[in-house]
Amino acid sequence: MPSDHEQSAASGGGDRRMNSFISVDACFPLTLQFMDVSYRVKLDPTLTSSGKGVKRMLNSASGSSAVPEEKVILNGVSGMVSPGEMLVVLGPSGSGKSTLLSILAGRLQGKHSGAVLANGRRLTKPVLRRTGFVTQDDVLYPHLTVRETLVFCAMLRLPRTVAKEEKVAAAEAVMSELGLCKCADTPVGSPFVRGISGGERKRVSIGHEMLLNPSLLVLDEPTSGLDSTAASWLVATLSGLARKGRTVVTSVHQPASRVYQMFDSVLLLSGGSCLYFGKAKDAMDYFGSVGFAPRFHVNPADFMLDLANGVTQIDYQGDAEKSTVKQSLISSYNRLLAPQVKAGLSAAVARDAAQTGKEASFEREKRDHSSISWFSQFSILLQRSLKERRHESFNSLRVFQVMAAAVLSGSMWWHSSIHDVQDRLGLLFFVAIFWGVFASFNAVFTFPQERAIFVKEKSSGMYSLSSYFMARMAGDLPMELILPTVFTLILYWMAGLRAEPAAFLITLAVLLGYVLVAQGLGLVVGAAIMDAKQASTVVTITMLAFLLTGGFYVQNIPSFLAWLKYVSCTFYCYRLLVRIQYRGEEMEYFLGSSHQRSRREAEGEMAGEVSTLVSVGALIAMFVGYRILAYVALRRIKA
Ligand SMILES: Nc1ncnc2c1ncn2[C@@H]1O[C@H](COP(=O)(O)OP(=O)(O)OP(=O)(O)O)[C@@H](O)[C@H]1O
Repeated sequence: MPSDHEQSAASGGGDRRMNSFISVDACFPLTLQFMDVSYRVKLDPTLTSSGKGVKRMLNSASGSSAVPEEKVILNGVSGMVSPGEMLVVLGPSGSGKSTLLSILAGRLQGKHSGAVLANGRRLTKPVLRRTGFVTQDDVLYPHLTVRETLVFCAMLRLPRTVAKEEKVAAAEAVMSELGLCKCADTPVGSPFVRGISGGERKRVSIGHEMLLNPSLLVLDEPTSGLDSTAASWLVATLSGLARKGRTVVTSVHQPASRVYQMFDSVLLLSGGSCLYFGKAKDAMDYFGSVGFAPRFHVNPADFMLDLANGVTQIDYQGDAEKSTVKQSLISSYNRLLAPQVKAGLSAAVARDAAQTGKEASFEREKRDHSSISWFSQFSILLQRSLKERRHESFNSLRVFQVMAAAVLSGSMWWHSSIHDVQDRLGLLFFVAIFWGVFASFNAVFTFPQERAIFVKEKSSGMYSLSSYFMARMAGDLPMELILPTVFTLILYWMAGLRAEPAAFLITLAVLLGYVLVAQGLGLVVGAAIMDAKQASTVVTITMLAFLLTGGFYVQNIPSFLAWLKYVSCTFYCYRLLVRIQYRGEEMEYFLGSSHQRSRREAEGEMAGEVSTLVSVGALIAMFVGYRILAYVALRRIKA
């Protein structure tokens, strides 16, 4: 056990702070009952590799309707876990552990059959709010420190009735409780970002849920990737949480003997069917009683996993033999244990349903638990977003990229003459290309990168979509506005563009508006596709189409493609930039400039197609429209 945890336990400091938090927000006892839980998924026949699937694929190609195959992932699983107890779900890979845990945590409501009850009643919103679910993958912001992660979480998750100082104290208490003080100011990290260790990261994920002061804590493989010492310390921590009155359900891939001893009850799964549910200490006796006693002393968990795989001996066993073992264990369970389990469950459900006190405590909680205001959510999310992206927004490579482009183009067009119309138009179009691609390409990653965190936080009701969306928009503004401003400051004067402060400021305003529109395009494509790679391809092709129809390369676009320019933000931006440079007497240079164009064509190009007002209006409409579309696209994302 890490020393800071020992120290905090010895001094009682962590507990004291934790107690003050708990006194603010007490943990209600919750008995979790689940009866005959089954879960099936329909398989897409075109994706199955079996001969039947291929045949169906061919059928569907030839127009005949394909009946989707069904896969049984859980088959009539029942059990119960009470406050103060820790239930472990064991089973080989693919046996349905994660699916069962998601169902128990209320994440697959309406998609399974059977009943999942809390204190004899169906899972209600207040109960779900008091359910912490730690998923297999740690879904955390890699660049935030441990302290920042937990403090922001406390700010967002704890009700508005809790003062800010108490929220910070709650985060500190959770860190102390979970032995995270020594790495409090280290970034959380990820496989690509250096940070805290895997075990510490797992504890941060648990801390994230602990801040809710959950009555029910569900954890999917919290020890995966940890060494045996770290794993046993983590399970000891969970056991400590259970002893304080919480109900803990966890899956563990392969617990060591000493870890197994810490569990109160076990549920063993094999291919979605239950092989054992009962006290952990009675499991070996049960398997012995149905003819599967180990021949020598073994870790009970290893022995049970072998049985769940149909393996009973060291020598090779064929698939048929394994299947016979599994079938025998399933029928023994259905014959001997299932009736007892169900009888116990029915009695407990009837008893709990008759008591109104427990339910009332959650209902009272519903009234007490008012989420923080929209504006508080927005401002906390904004602060978090700025902190998470501080490394990215002004990273040296990005700043260098922009400065280098400004200096290089400034040198290329050094003090360009207003008379060299083609040169100057080239420069203005280059500016539009550079910022169109740069802004849309950067924005395309925004939502796909955050998908996992967003889905997790949204499904746990931490904040509203609109506050997240607005905070994300506002968080990007500094980078979106400062870099183009610096770029324009360098390039405008180096290239000798119209030397009037008003012209400079209007050019800057047009460029900033255009950057925000291009950013909106990236956001909407990213939010609609939610896959960074595919979305970046789509946005590149879209920008390419916009650039080609932007009005610089081709003046006379074939009529069937002409409409494209009216949806191209580059078209309007370029038009406005040209208009700023060529007006008044300079207009004559523009109109008389081209050898290829007649004066009439040039006039049409300058003024006839769209007026300044229309261009500005179109950019504003796109600015708003793209953001509305991105918001709508995010709304449809489900957990
Ligand atoms: N939507 C789905 N479509 C098809 N199969 C699915 C779907 N969801 C889960 N499965 C399958 O259901 C089975 C159980 O999955 P689950 O993730 O619950 O297993 P697990 O015991 O947690 O495995 P592991 O220990 O490897 O995480 C697996 O074979 C998985 O491939």
